[in-house]
Amino acid sequence: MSFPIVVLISGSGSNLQALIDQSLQGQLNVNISAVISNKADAYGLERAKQAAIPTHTLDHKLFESREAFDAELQKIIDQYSPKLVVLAGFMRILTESFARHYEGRMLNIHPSLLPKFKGLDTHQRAIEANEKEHGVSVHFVSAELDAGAVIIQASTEISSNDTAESLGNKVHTLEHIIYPLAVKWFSEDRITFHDGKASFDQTVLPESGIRYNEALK
Ligand SMILES: Nc1nc2c(c(=O)[nH]1)N[C@@H](CN(C=O)c1ccc(C(=O)N[C@@H](CCC(=O)O)C(=O)O)cc1)CN2
Ligand SMILES: NCC(=O)N[C@@H]1O[C@H](COP(=O)([O-])[O-])[C@@H](O)[C@H]1O
Repeated sequence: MSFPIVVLISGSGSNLQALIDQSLQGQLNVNISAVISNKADAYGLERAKQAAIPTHTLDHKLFESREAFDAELQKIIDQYSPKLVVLAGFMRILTESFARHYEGRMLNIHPSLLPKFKGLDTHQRAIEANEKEHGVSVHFVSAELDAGAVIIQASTEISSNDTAESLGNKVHTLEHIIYPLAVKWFSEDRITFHDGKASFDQTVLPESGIRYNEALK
Protein backbone atom coordinates (compact mmCIF):
# COMPACT_ATOMS: atom_id res chain seq x y z
CA MET A 1 0.00 0.00 0.00
CA SER A 2 1.67 3.21 -1.16
CA PHE A 3 -0.64 5.79 0.45
CA PRO A 4 -0.38 5.95 4.24
CA ILE A 5 -3.12 7.78 6.12
CA VAL A 6 -3.74 8.39 9.83
CA VAL A 7 -7.32 8.70 11.09
CA LEU A 8 -8.32 10.75 14.12
CA ILE A 9 -11.53 9.89 15.97
CA SER A 10 -13.41 10.68 19.17
CA GLY A 11 -16.40 8.35 19.00
CA SER A 12 -18.20 5.50 17.25
CA GLY A 13 -15.95 5.47 14.17
CA SER A 14 -18.56 4.58 11.54
CA ASN A 15 -16.72 6.81 9.05
CA LEU A 16 -13.49 5.03 9.99
CA GLN A 17 -15.29 1.74 9.36
CA ALA A 18 -16.37 2.93 5.91
CA LEU A 19 -12.70 3.65 5.10
CA ILE A 20 -11.57 0.30 6.53
CA ASP A 21 -14.24 -1.60 4.57
CA GLN A 22 -13.49 0.10 1.25
CA SER A 23 -9.77 -0.42 1.80
CA LEU A 24 -10.24 -4.13 2.56
CA GLN A 25 -12.55 -4.49 -0.46
CA GLY A 26 -9.86 -2.97 -2.67
CA GLN A 27 -11.99 0.08 -3.57
CA LEU A 28 -9.66 2.45 -1.70
CA ASN A 29 -5.92 2.03 -2.17
CA VAL A 30 -4.75 3.48 1.12
CA ASN A 31 -2.96 2.11 4.15
CA ILE A 32 -4.63 3.18 7.41
CA SER A 33 -1.36 3.30 9.36
CA ALA A 34 -2.87 4.31 12.70
CA VAL A 35 -6.04 5.43 14.44
CA ILE A 36 -5.75 8.01 17.21
CA SER A 37 -8.53 8.97 19.62
CA ASN A 38 -8.75 11.63 22.30
CA LYS A 39 -11.34 9.47 24.06
CA ALA A 40 -10.32 6.10 25.57
CA ASP A 41 -13.87 4.77 25.27
CA ALA A 42 -14.27 5.58 21.58
CA TYR A 43 -15.75 2.50 19.89
CA GLY A 44 -13.74 3.42 16.82
CA LEU A 45 -10.66 2.14 18.69
CA GLU A 46 -12.32 -1.28 18.81
CA ARG A 47 -13.06 -1.10 15.10
CA ALA A 48 -9.37 -0.33 14.44
CA LYS A 49 -8.18 -3.22 16.64
CA GLN A 50 -10.53 -5.60 14.84
CA ALA A 51 -8.85 -4.49 11.61
CA ALA A 52 -5.35 -4.91 13.15
CA ILE A 53 -4.66 -1.19 12.83
CA PRO A 54 -2.33 0.35 15.46
CA THR A 55 -4.21 2.62 17.89
CA HIS A 56 -3.26 5.43 20.22
CA THR A 57 -5.32 7.21 22.86
CA LEU A 58 -4.39 10.75 23.78
CA ASP A 59 -6.62 12.17 26.50
CA HIS A 60 -6.79 15.92 25.98
CA LYS A 61 -7.78 16.35 29.64
CA LEU A 62 -4.25 15.30 30.66
CA PHE A 63 -2.67 18.28 28.93
CA GLU A 64 -2.31 21.79 30.32
CA SER A 65 -3.09 23.47 27.04
CA ARG A 66 -4.49 22.90 23.57
CA GLU A 67 -1.00 23.61 22.23
CA ALA A 68 0.58 20.91 24.41
CA PHE A 69 -2.04 18.36 23.34
CA ASP A 70 -1.58 19.23 19.67
CA ALA A 71 2.22 19.03 19.95
CA GLU A 72 2.01 15.48 21.33
CA LEU A 73 -0.64 14.54 18.79
CA GLN A 74 1.60 15.80 15.97
CA LYS A 75 4.54 13.78 17.34
CA ILE A 76 2.48 10.57 17.24
CA ILE A 77 1.06 11.28 13.79
CA ASP A 78 4.43 12.12 12.24
CA GLN A 79 5.88 8.75 13.36
CA TYR A 80 3.74 7.35 10.53
CA SER A 81 4.65 9.96 7.91
CA PRO A 82 1.11 10.02 6.54
CA LYS A 83 0.32 11.56 3.19
CA LEU A 84 -3.11 12.43 4.56
CA VAL A 85 -4.62 12.99 8.02
CA VAL A 86 -8.33 12.19 8.15
CA LEU A 87 -10.53 13.68 10.90
CA ALA A 88 -13.44 11.26 11.25
CA GLY A 89 -15.59 12.58 14.07
CA PHE A 90 -12.57 14.05 15.85
CA MET A 91 -14.09 16.47 18.31
CA ARG A 92 -11.25 18.79 19.27
CA ILE A 93 -10.59 22.20 17.78
CA LEU A 94 -7.00 22.14 16.53
CA THR A 95 -4.56 24.99 16.99
CA GLU A 96 -3.40 27.18 14.14
CA SER A 97 0.12 25.76 14.20
CA PHE A 98 -1.22 22.19 13.99
CA ALA A 99 -3.56 23.13 11.13
CA ARG A 100 -0.72 24.83 9.29
CA HIS A 101 1.59 21.84 9.76
CA TYR A 102 -0.90 19.61 7.92
CA GLU A 103 -2.28 22.24 5.57
CA GLY A 104 -3.42 20.74 2.30
CA ARG A 105 -3.15 17.17 3.63
CA MET A 106 -5.77 17.05 6.37
CA LEU A 107 -9.48 16.49 5.72
CA ASN A 108 -12.55 16.76 7.92
CA ILE A 109 -16.12 15.62 7.50
CA HIS A 110 -18.66 18.09 8.85
CA PRO A 111 -22.38 17.27 9.24
CA SER A 112 -23.81 20.30 7.47
CA LEU A 113 -23.87 21.97 4.07
CA LEU A 114 -21.04 24.41 4.82
CA PRO A 115 -20.81 27.29 5.21
CA LYS A 116 -24.11 26.77 7.00
CA PHE A 117 -24.05 25.49 10.58
CA LYS A 118 -20.38 25.43 11.49
CA GLY A 119 -19.62 23.97 14.91
CA LEU A 120 -21.75 21.52 16.85
CA ASP A 121 -25.36 20.29 17.03
CA THR A 122 -25.85 20.87 13.34
CA HIS A 123 -28.88 18.60 12.78
CA GLN A 124 -30.97 20.22 15.51
CA ARG A 125 -29.93 23.68 14.34
CA ALA A 126 -30.93 22.91 10.74
CA ILE A 127 -34.35 21.68 11.89
CA GLU A 128 -34.88 24.71 14.13
CA ALA A 129 -33.90 26.98 11.25
CA ASN A 130 -36.63 25.37 9.12
CA GLU A 131 -34.11 24.40 6.49
CA LYS A 132 -35.58 22.42 3.59
CA GLU A 133 -32.36 20.49 3.11
CA HIS A 134 -29.32 19.52 5.12
CA GLY A 135 -26.28 17.36 4.50
CA VAL A 136 -22.57 16.87 4.89
CA SER A 137 -19.35 18.45 3.66
CA VAL A 138 -15.83 17.10 3.26
CA HIS A 139 -13.30 19.90 3.46
CA PHE A 140 -9.64 20.64 3.95
CA VAL A 141 -8.90 21.62 7.54
CA SER A 142 -7.86 25.22 8.12
CA ALA A 143 -7.01 27.11 11.28
CA GLU A 144 -10.46 28.68 11.16
CA LEU A 145 -13.06 26.16 12.30
CA ASP A 146 -15.05 24.43 9.52
CA ALA A 147 -13.92 27.08 7.03
CA GLY A 148 -11.46 25.12 4.88
CA ALA A 149 -11.94 24.57 1.14
CA VAL A 150 -14.89 22.26 0.51
CA ILE A 151 -14.19 19.21 -1.65
CA ILE A 152 -17.54 17.45 -1.88
CA GLN A 153 -20.99 17.79 -0.37
CA ALA A 154 -24.08 15.60 -0.30
CA SER A 155 -27.56 16.69 0.68
CA THR A 156 -30.87 15.25 1.81
CA GLU A 157 -34.31 16.75 2.36
CA ILE A 158 -35.45 17.53 5.87
CA SER A 159 -38.86 15.92 6.40
CA SER A 160 -41.46 17.59 8.61
CA ASN A 161 -41.25 14.68 11.07
CA ASP A 162 -37.47 14.53 11.16
CA THR A 163 -35.75 14.66 14.52
CA ALA A 164 -32.06 15.39 15.09
CA GLU A 165 -31.60 11.63 15.38
CA SER A 166 -33.47 10.66 12.19
CA LEU A 167 -31.77 13.45 10.26
CA GLY A 168 -28.41 12.40 11.70
CA ASN A 169 -29.00 8.87 10.44
CA LYS A 170 -29.72 10.15 6.93
CA VAL A 171 -26.56 12.28 7.05
CA HIS A 172 -24.47 9.37 8.30
CA THR A 173 -25.48 7.34 5.25
CA LEU A 174 -24.30 10.15 2.99
CA GLU A 175 -21.03 10.45 4.93
CA HIS A 176 -20.15 6.82 4.38
CA ILE A 177 -20.41 7.40 0.63
CA ILE A 178 -18.64 10.71 0.16
CA TYR A 179 -15.78 10.47 2.68
CA PRO A 180 -14.20 7.38 1.05
CA LEU A 181 -14.75 9.07 -2.32
CA ALA A 182 -12.91 12.23 -1.24
CA VAL A 183 -10.05 10.19 0.30
CA LYS A 184 -9.83 8.11 -2.90
CA TRP A 185 -9.64 11.22 -5.09
CA PHE A 186 -6.95 12.73 -2.86
CA SER A 187 -4.92 9.49 -2.81
CA GLU A 188 -5.08 9.40 -6.62
CA ASP A 189 -3.79 12.99 -6.80
CA ARG A 190 -7.04 14.09 -8.43
CA ILE A 191 -7.61 16.77 -5.83
CA THR A 192 -4.94 19.30 -5.05
CA PHE A 193 -4.77 22.11 -2.56
CA HIS A 194 -3.03 25.38 -3.22
CA ASP A 195 -3.21 28.76 -1.57
CA GLY A 196 -6.26 27.84 0.49
CA LYS A 197 -8.22 26.50 -2.45
CA ALA A 198 -9.03 23.00 -3.66
CA SER A 199 -8.74 22.19 -7.32
CA PHE A 200 -9.80 19.08 -9.17
CA ASP A 201 -8.47 16.94 -11.97
CA GLN A 202 -10.89 17.34 -14.88
CA THR A 203 -11.75 13.66 -14.58
CA VAL A 204 -13.28 14.40 -11.18
CA LEU A 205 -15.20 17.64 -11.03
CA PRO A 206 -15.44 20.77 -13.11
CA GLU A 207 -15.24 22.86 -9.94
CA SER A 208 -14.86 22.56 -6.18
CA GLY A 209 -17.75 22.23 -3.76
CA ILE A 210 -19.97 20.20 -6.08
CA ARG A 211 -23.08 18.67 -4.58
CA TYR A 212 -22.83 15.01 -5.25
CA ASN A 213 -26.50 14.08 -5.00
CA GLU A 214 -26.39 11.99 -8.18
CA ALA A 215 -23.89 9.67 -6.51
CA LEU A 216 -26.57 8.66 -4.08
CA LYS A 217 -29.20 7.52 -6.54
N1 LIG B 1 -8.63 24.20 13.45
C1 LIG B 1 -9.62 23.32 13.16
N2 LIG B 1 -9.87 22.30 14.01
C2 LIG B 1 -10.87 21.42 13.73
C3 LIG B 1 -11.67 21.58 12.58
C4 LIG B 1 -11.37 22.66 11.69
O1 LIG B 1 -12.02 22.83 10.62
N3 LIG B 1 -10.34 23.49 12.01
N4 LIG B 1 -12.75 20.73 12.36
C5 LIG B 1 -13.20 20.06 13.57
C6 LIG B 1 -14.35 19.12 13.45
N5 LIG B 1 -15.54 19.83 13.94
C7 LIG B 1 -16.54 19.99 13.05
O2 LIG B 1 -16.54 19.46 11.92
C8 LIG B 1 -15.62 20.29 15.28
C9 LIG B 1 -15.09 19.54 16.33
C10 LIG B 1 -15.15 20.00 17.64
C11 LIG B 1 -15.74 21.23 17.92
C12 LIG B 1 -15.75 21.72 19.34
O3 LIG B 1 -16.41 22.69 19.66
N6 LIG B 1 -14.98 21.03 20.19
C13 LIG B 1 -14.83 21.41 21.62
C14 LIG B 1 -15.04 20.18 22.48
C15 LIG B 1 -16.37 19.51 22.14
C16 LIG B 1 -16.45 18.12 22.75
O4 LIG B 1 -15.46 17.64 23.33
O5 LIG B 1 -17.54 17.51 22.59
C17 LIG B 1 -13.41 21.92 21.88
O6 LIG B 1 -12.47 21.52 21.13
O7 LIG B 1 -13.27 22.67 22.86
C18 LIG B 1 -16.27 21.99 16.89
C19 LIG B 1 -16.23 21.53 15.58
C20 LIG B 1 -12.06 19.36 14.24
N7 LIG B 1 -11.09 20.38 14.58
N1 LIG C 1 -17.94 18.69 13.98
C1 LIG C 1 -17.46 17.38 13.69
C2 LIG C 1 -18.60 16.40 13.68
O1 LIG C 1 -19.63 16.61 14.30
N2 LIG C 1 -18.38 15.32 12.95
C3 LIG C 1 -19.39 14.29 12.87
O2 LIG C 1 -19.15 13.32 13.89
C4 LIG C 1 -19.76 12.10 13.44
C5 LIG C 1 -18.76 11.00 13.68
O3 LIG C 1 -19.39 9.77 13.46
P1 LIG C 1 -18.51 8.43 13.47
O4 LIG C 1 -17.68 8.48 14.73
O5 LIG C 1 -19.53 7.35 13.47
O6 LIG C 1 -17.67 8.46 12.23
C6 LIG C 1 -20.07 12.26 11.95
O7 LIG C 1 -21.46 12.44 11.76
C7 LIG C 1 -19.32 13.52 11.57
O8 LIG C 1 -19.96 14.27 10.54
